[in-house]
Amino acid sequence: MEILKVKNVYKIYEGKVPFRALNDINLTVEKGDFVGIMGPSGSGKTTLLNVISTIDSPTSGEILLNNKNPHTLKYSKLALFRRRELGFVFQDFNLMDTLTIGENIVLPLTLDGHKVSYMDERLNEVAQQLGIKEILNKRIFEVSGGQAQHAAIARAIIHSPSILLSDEPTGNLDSRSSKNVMELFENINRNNGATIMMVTHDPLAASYCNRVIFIKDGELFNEIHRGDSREKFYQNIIDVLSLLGGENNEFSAVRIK
Ligand SMILES: Nc1ncnc2c1ncn2[C@@H]1O[C@H](COP(=O)(O)OP(=O)(O)OP(=O)(O)O)[C@@H](O)[C@H]1O
Repeated sequence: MEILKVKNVYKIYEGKVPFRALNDINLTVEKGDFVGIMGPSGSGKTTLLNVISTIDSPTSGEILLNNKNPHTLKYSKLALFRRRELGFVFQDFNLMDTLTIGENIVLPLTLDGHKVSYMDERLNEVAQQLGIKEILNKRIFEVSGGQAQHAAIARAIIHSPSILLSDEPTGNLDSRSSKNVMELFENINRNNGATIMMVTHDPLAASYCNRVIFIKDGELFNEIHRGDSREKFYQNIIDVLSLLGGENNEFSAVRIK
């Protein structure tokens, strides 16, 4: 089943010199897919994620989520659509420091006016699965970055969204926490059937995806699929990144000498 369809999408940022950030992007994401988006800095990854998540709108073309185009919805309906159909995980966690971790996690359900008993039940299930039961009463400043990101992922999946969108989820984490977070994504993809789209610079993080789409200068460049071996996939990702090039400091470890 198709969850997401991006059809002939263009994004032009107007300005003194208009800039074409997305140039005829076409892609489809099936239910249960786990897709990585990679590309050099400025290639349009965040722009793509933003037009899919309805934070921004495309200049032309169509985005369909479950066969509906959210960009045609009025503001109030759009807010509801976002809240019910989408889950977000950001680099800087975006958790509220005035709430406990548990209160943060149930926020999407609170906003939808669910019964307290149902919210408690879901919180318990999700916290159990993510191994964060012992931090539910803590606040953000009392937990590690890795734990905060686990809480952010719990919040993003508690309402079982159609698609989980994530921009650099491991960007602020050390390598061990990054690995834990990617194993968690892999786990919710495989065991809960969650559909995930993730932008990342990190080839190791990307190697947990089922496929990786590369973009360059706002255009699709290549797409590769994970086979049986994550290690092999990691190597393939690095090979494509070296073909892509990028800025001098970017992908420095993986450039062809
Ligand atoms: N609001 C804006 N107005 C004008 N240009 C913009 C705007 N937002 C992004 N751009 C430009 O569009 C291009 C794509 O930006 P985008 O943030 O999507 O790239 P990215 O691949 O996510 O980069 P990074 O990896 O550095 O985050 C860049 O050249 C950027 O300067």
